[in-house]
Amino acid sequence: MKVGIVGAGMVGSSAGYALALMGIVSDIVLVDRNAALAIAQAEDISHAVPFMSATSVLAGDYADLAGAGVVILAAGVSQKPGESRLELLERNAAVFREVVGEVLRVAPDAILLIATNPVDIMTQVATRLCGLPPQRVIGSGTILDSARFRSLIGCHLGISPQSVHAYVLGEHGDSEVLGWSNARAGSVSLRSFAEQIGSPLTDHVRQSIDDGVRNAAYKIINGKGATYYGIGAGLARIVKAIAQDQRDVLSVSIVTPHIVDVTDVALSVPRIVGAEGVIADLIPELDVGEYAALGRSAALLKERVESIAL
Ligand SMILES: NC(=O)C1=CN([C@@H]2O[C@H](COP(=O)(O)OP(=O)(O)OC[C@H]3O[C@@H](n4cnc5c(N)ncnc54)[C@H](O)[C@@H]3O)[C@@H](O)[C@H]2O)C=CC1
Ligand SMILES: CC(=O)C(=O)O
Repeated sequence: MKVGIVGAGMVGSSAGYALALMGIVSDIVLVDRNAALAIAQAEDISHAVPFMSATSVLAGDYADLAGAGVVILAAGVSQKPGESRLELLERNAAVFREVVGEVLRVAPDAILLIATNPVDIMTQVATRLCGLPPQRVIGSGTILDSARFRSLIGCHLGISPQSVHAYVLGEHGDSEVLGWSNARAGSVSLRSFAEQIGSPLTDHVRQSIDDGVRNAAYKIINGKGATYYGIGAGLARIVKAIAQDQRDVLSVSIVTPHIVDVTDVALSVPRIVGAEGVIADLIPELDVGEYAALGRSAALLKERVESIAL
């Protein structure tokens, strides 16, 4: 499969790097309005390829995306220290007005994979602009937040994050909802496992994990200006599910007809992802507080998306 990446900055190049190391696609094409940057990133990534795979990594223009199975959209501005994801909306919607049509013109059959923030609203903007079915316009959503959640829980319990089954729901942003009530360690409920090993999930532990997940991006951006390795791997993971028709359960964002009391809003819940994009949703059972918080997150996103004229 050929994968296009529009936006060859930190996020786009990290996704390209992760994909090249994984060796799961045949071709990667990097496109950026800064052509010299795309050329330099492609050349640098291609020098990692001989160690790990045989993926072709090139820079190109939109015409070179023809035949792509997936096109990742990572173009646009990113947060400065202290800035929220939602504050990027107007500027990145303008970028998408330019980019989405160009991609569709040459790669009408591609699945669009959105990374640009605020990713849920950008997913809904892209869906409106391209007219593809929502199942084929997928935002990375909370895949990164769920990875952060699993990682911190795994650390607390002393187990691999891959053995932690836990999802962050709703917005990829400040209103996100950590799904504590249905999280599991292996096949055991998190609460039960934590008590069995003598490391209970006290309010203090939960608060510290919540802060570590919800505020990870702010902390990393304060320290090094941007986040990119985590999302790069997350995007590659979604591409793998599509390229290999894996039918993995991943928390990703698509326009969802109905969630709590809100209609037609893009946000994340666990969904089955395969060759056709999103195949089905797996709405988890939530406790009363989580359900109400998911409703608030959905309402906030809906209000913001309605403020954007296309
Ligand atoms: N979904 C997620 O979990 C995450 C999303 N992000 C978001 O990803 C986006 C990219 O972040 P970075 O790569 O760090 O930024 P960056 O500034 O390093 O790269 C953005 C690239 O987009 C290009 N670009 C801008 N307008 C363009 C256009 N009209 N056509 C083609 N290329 C264009 C720029 O030339 C630049 O190379 C941001 O919106 C950021 O907030 C960042 C981290 C995680
Ligand atoms: C920047 C961003 O969205 C993140 O790292 O979560």
